[in-house]
Amino acid sequence: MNAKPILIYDTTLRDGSQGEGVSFSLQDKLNIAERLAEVGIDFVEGGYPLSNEKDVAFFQEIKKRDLGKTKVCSFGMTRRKNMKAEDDPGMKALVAAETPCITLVGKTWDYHATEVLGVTLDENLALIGESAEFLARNAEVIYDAEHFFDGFNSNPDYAIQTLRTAASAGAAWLSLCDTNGGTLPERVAEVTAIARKELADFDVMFGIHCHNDCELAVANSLAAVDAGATQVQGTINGIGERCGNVDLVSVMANLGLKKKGYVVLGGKSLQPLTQLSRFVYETANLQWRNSQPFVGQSAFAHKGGMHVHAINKASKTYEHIDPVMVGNERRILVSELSGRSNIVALATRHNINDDRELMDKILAEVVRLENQGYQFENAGASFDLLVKRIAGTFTPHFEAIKYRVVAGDRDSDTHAVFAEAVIKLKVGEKLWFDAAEGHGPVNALDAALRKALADDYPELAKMRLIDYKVRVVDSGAGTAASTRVNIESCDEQESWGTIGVSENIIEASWRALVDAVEYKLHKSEAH
Ligand SMILES: CC(=O)SCCNC(=O)CCNC(=O)[C@H](O)C(C)(C)COP(=O)(O)OP(=O)(O)OC[C@H]1O[C@@H](n2cnc3c(N)ncnc32)[C@H](O)[C@@H]1OP(=O)(O)O
Ligand SMILES: CC(=O)C(=O)O
Repeated sequence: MNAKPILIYDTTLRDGSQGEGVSFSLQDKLNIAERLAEVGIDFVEGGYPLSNEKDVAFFQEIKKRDLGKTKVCSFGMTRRKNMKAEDDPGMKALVAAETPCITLVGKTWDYHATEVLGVTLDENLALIGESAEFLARNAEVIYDAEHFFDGFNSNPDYAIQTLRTAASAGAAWLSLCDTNGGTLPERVAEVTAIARKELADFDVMFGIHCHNDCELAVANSLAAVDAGATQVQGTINGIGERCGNVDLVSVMANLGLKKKGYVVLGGKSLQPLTQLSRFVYETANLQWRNSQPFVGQSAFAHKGGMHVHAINKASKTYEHIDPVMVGNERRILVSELSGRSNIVALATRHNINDDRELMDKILAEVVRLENQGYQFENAGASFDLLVKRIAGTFTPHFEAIKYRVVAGDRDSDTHAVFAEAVIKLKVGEKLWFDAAEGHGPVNALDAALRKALADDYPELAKMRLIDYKVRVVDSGAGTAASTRVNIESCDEQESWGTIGVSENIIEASWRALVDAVEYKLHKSEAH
């Protein structure tokens, strides 16, 4: 039997931008739309042209770009009461957007129509019918039945009547919305099946649009698909109003890789999903959700020693799919919960033999340091240096003799606050003594260290510090709280993480900084 195509309708640029903290620029929207089209998303809802100038400009710009088979949709509500469709500014804005598809949202719930819109139930049907009929002259109309499931619970005959009205007026799609995200999967399946049956005499297709207020949006969308919906509306990473929309990444991965009998993106590879997810987070200036299924950084990260032991022999013992299928990767983490297997998996990447005694020593050192507040999960470079030190293959490029930092000096003329660092170190037989200023103590230390090493190691000019994080940790030792500093550095090829822990924040920073520089120098030597 041929797999049934399920079309993916992305509303990241409209419903996604209704999420708290999300605001896309025009360029962001254009970039995301193009990226969605590259991946093969079937519909991209670009915005609400009645709402703001940016959305109007989006539709003008996107017309000039080739999005292949992806259809762009503009979104708007039914005409205002007491106004003809052709005179309504919202209707006019939708037509002016000149998109191949127009998504029209209308009220399904009798209570909402009378209490909020202040119209009779018949007037609401007229809003829906006249708006859909007017828009269908210009484009393929997707009718979003707002609050469909709540409306059906309140007055099933009326809810079905709203759908019939939209379909009679020429809507090509009826998308059933769980607007408040409060419906359970079995009810979504039941009501979707009833709606399809009731509309069987219309040549119309069904979609589903779920919100995630009960953390059920993926389950609800899949339930609707099983009940006959052939379009799923949602957003990348599930961003959107309140708790968000359904995460289309999970929907696509589940339909494409898990559920039998369905195909998404016309059968194209799902490998771009991880990069797509990260691209949208970055563009929205949001933190990645590490534990996000399929595409999160931790989705295939293994920490427990017993897990890593098994994974090394048979990956499916702790992975439900091969991470490559969605463009993600397996990560092995080291921590106090590690066994030898974690250490072997990571240490042997660097031509270190799987020597039992050595691995046990490394593991014991990791456990000891984690007890002091170290955490190597985000400090792979410090872990690699630790392995080399224990294996006896570490040759330091410099020896730090002492450093001193004066933080918080204020320039009497400009009133700018700055820090000054003085360091003394040995490179080979040469003794260096250097000072530098910075915006803060770590910046000053970094500048002084580079100044002292610049002649001997010009490759450091290509290295940058890109992130600096501080956390107070309660070590297990029962002593005073320690400070953990994580530094992320990069050069033209890659980024790497280092760590330092001390009761003193400057010392913790210095240790992380020294590891960052040593890692870069070892790396340069190896190439
Ligand atoms: C479920 C959803 O996500 S639907 C999409 C929700 N998204 C948004 O609201 C974001 C974009 N919205 C906007 O930019 C603005 O709200 C606008 C431009 C649409 C409207 O702005 P305003 O005219 O200032 O109205 P406001 O937002 O305060 O209220 C909504 C108005 O639309 C009316 N309305 C709401 N839904 C509908 C509908 N389906 N059909 C007709 N009228 C509707 C309301 O009755 C209210 O009109 P009233 O002030 O005459 O009572
Ligand atoms: C249309 C829409 O965004 C909703 O009902 O949630």
